[in-house]
Amino acid sequence: MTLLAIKPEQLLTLRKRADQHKFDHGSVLVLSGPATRTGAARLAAMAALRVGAGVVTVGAPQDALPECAAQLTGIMLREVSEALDLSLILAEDQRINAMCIGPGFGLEAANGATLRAALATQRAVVLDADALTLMAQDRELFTQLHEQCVLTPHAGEFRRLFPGLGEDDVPFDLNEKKDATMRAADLSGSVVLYKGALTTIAAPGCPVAVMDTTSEPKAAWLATAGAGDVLAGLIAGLLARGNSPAEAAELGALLHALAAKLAGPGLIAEDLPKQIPVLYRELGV
Ligand SMILES: NC(=O)C1=CN([C@@H]2O[C@H](COP(=O)(O)OP(=O)(O)OC[C@H]3O[C@@H](n4cnc5c(N)ncnc54)[C@H](OP(=O)(O)O)[C@@H]3O)[C@@H](O)[C@H]2O)[C@@H](O)CC1
Ligand SMILES: Nc1ncnc2c1ncn2[C@@H]1O[C@H](COP(=O)(O)OP(=O)(O)O)[C@@H](O)[C@H]1O
Repeated sequence: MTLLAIKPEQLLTLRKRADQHKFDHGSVLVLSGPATRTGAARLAAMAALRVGAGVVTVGAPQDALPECAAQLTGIMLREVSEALDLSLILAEDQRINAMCIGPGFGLEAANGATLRAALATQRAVVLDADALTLMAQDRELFTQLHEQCVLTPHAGEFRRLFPGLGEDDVPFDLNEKKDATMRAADLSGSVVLYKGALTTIAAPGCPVAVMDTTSEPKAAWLATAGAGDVLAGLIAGLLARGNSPAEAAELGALLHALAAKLAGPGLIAEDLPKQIPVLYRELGV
């Protein structure tokens, strides 16, 4: 088993040097769902910014723009109401080097088309929540996955997306979870991060890494709405900062768990991005 630990070279990639400007740290686009369902995307966007992406933009449908504008300050906002809007933004702004799609995104057919447009660019993208469910419903979309994608399913999403591989039988032990994650990575051609107290991460053809959060201090307070949206944003931010999909998934899972351990009991999702500066100070970033 590979137990994740922060490596000195990973610490170095988290630093910002005096000779760098914001675009040297990458640009993330997080897609939001409609009005009243923007919270998950905003959590992901905040996490991407806190982990150090230089620029973060939320792309939201027209009806959600006022709600997002009222809530966002350091994060920018663009209208993405349909696939064409996304294609135009990505064609016009080549600096966007990572996306996050799925948190609060919605399951409407038009969202499938937007997801297809994102995948067609071959740019790095974290696919979570509704993006995973959309792919489970439309297998043609699943075939568009590529090696720059990071899939972050919880157990329910994993079961939907990889029928027959997930936790159908109880107990489902760590070896079974590792094997399922490896097979899912091979099937999808993408990095798969299978969430849980024991999180397993695999890239196609590579050994599985395990993020074990069960040692003291435990991270069980991560079982709270929106914690996964924050993880997706952290990974998107790390992708934008130049990490490979596997590196971004491993480092994101580690920072997420360490931030939860620092916050301790009473943790809610909003607290996680705020813990990143505290964590960075402790780690000597
Ligand atoms: N702040 C916000 O705005 C937030 C918005 N959010 C947004 O809500 C949308 C729906 O996302 P979702 O994950 O809540 O629902 P869904 O896709 O139906 O899957 C849930 C079903 O799967 C199953 N299940 C099995 N194992 C499981 C496990 N370990 N963890 C969790 N579930 C597990 C279980 O079914 P069971 O196994 O009990 O039959 C369960 O009923 C999505 O857009 C998301 O981004 C949330 O992120 C919260 C914060
Ligand atoms: N008991 C637990 N111990 C440690 N981590 C947990 C526990 N339960 C959930 N998590 C973590 O919290 C996050 C929850 O993500 P997810 O289920 O997608 O929630 P949401 O969709 O509400 O954001 C994942 O990173 C998962 O690994």
